[in-house]
Amino acid sequence: MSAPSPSLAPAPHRTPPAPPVLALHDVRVGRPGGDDLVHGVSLALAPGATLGIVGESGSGKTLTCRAALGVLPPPLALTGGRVEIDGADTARLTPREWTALRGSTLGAVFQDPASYLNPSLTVGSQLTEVLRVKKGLGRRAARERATELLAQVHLREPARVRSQYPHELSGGMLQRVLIATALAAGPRVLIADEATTALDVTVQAEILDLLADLREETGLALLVVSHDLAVVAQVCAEVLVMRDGDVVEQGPTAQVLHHPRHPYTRLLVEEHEQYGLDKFLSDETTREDA
Ligand SMILES: Nc1ncnc2c1ncn2[C@@H]1O[C@H](COP(=O)(O)OP(=O)(O)OP(=O)(O)O)[C@@H](O)[C@H]1O
Repeated sequence: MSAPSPSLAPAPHRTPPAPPVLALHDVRVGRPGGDDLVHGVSLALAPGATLGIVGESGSGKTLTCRAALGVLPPPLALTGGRVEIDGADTARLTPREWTALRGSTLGAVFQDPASYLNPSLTVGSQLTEVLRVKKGLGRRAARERATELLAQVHLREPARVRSQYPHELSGGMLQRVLIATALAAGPRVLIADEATTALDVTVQAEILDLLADLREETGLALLVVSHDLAVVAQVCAEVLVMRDGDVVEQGPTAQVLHHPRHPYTRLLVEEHEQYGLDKFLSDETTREDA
């Protein structure tokens, strides 16, 4: 048999896709021995990727995030599938290794930022403490870094904000402080679970813009969870729709919005159509429609 003749055409130049930082493979969550509440979620987030999880209350969005973060509330546990960070199965890590890896890879922000801050300490002292513990910075370096982080989340007069108490800040400002705190350890994935739900519409849009900016500036991957399809559509190139613990649809956001296949997704889209969902699609999400 003769050897195949070598092709004269130059090999196509393709950049291989970046491997995912965070991947969930058929993740199931439940009470061991009981019925599952999340029935198999698979997703992957490469650096700079944006993925949204949308679904009504109780559909399993938060449990999916908690499974990714390794912080399921007992007695709930991973009953199947696996969570991988940089390709490594987190189930094989000791709790200590998992905590260290999570701290340097995953950051998270949730609804109701005020409840995550101590009302009797200034914002700066809380952020500085995180930097001292997680990054091992000295007092002065931590203070400087805290100011930088507050500026990075677009807070005006960051040095002044540092010396303020939580009750002196608005909801939007507090959420920016929480995002700065989540960024303190230098994560590569930020999980935002209903992080803008309690904010009014204008502030919500500003926080979503901030997340998009951070992604662009730092290559942070975003996992944005919301019951509101418009929130996810504004930031995420890909979307996963959940209902009753099942993933009913998953794909590029523009495709899911314009050609929903599952009746439940169609319902979500119709609920928003009167507001013109298209206006929420950023360049990033529209590009996926091509
Ligand atoms: N600690 C828990 N113990 C038992 N069941 C739970 C627990 N947390 C959540 N569940 C149940 O798991 C299901 C999924 O809840 P989950 O919080 O993930 O939903 P969600 O989509 O995030 O909703 P929401 O937007 O209201 O938070 C629900 O039926 C909920 O009642």
